[in-house]
Amino acid sequence: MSRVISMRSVMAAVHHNGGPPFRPTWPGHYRSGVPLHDLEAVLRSRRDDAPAGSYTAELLADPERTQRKIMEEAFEVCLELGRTDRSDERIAEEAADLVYHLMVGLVGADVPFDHVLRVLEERKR
Ligand SMILES: N=c1c2ncn([C@@H]3O[C@H](COP(=O)(O)OP(=O)(O)OP(=O)(O)O)[C@@H](O)[C@H]3O)c2ncn1[C@@H]1O[C@H](COP(=O)(O)O)[C@@H](O)[C@H]1O
Repeated sequence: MSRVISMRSVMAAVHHNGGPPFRPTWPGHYRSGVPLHDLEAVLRSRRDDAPAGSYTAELLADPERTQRKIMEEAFEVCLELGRTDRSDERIAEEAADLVYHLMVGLVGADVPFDHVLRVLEERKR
């Protein structure tokens, strides 16, 4: 079986309705076509190269600032979730900020995103 996952199979998994859930079955299965892995690769390169003007590199140079940003963004997501006039758009924007800052925190601690996915996988029931 090919170890390369096609875009079609990713889309089929994303849009799947009913039937068995999408279950990756081999290490690295998550890699292909998954935007968070692409983001992780960019963040790791910002960590390694520390180019001038990179917000990520600034955060990675200051772990406490990264931790504060994760908490701040989590708080902002909760504020949006708790509004009576909830907006999908605002929730998605705040959630994206949270995910980005969490990914920066993971890269700073050198915890691969695959490790997080493995923990979630093990919790499936
Ligand atoms: N996904 C993101 C992303 N999401 C949010 N942000 C930044 O996160 C910040 C959000 O925090 P705030 O709204 O609180 O803004 P702020 O007041 O400027 O932040 P602080 O001064 O409080 O830290 C903004 O500066 C956004 O630009 C991001 N910055 C970068 N990325 C990704 O990271 C990659 C590398 O970015 P650089 O490191 O900047 O090259 C980019 O290509 C993107 O893919």
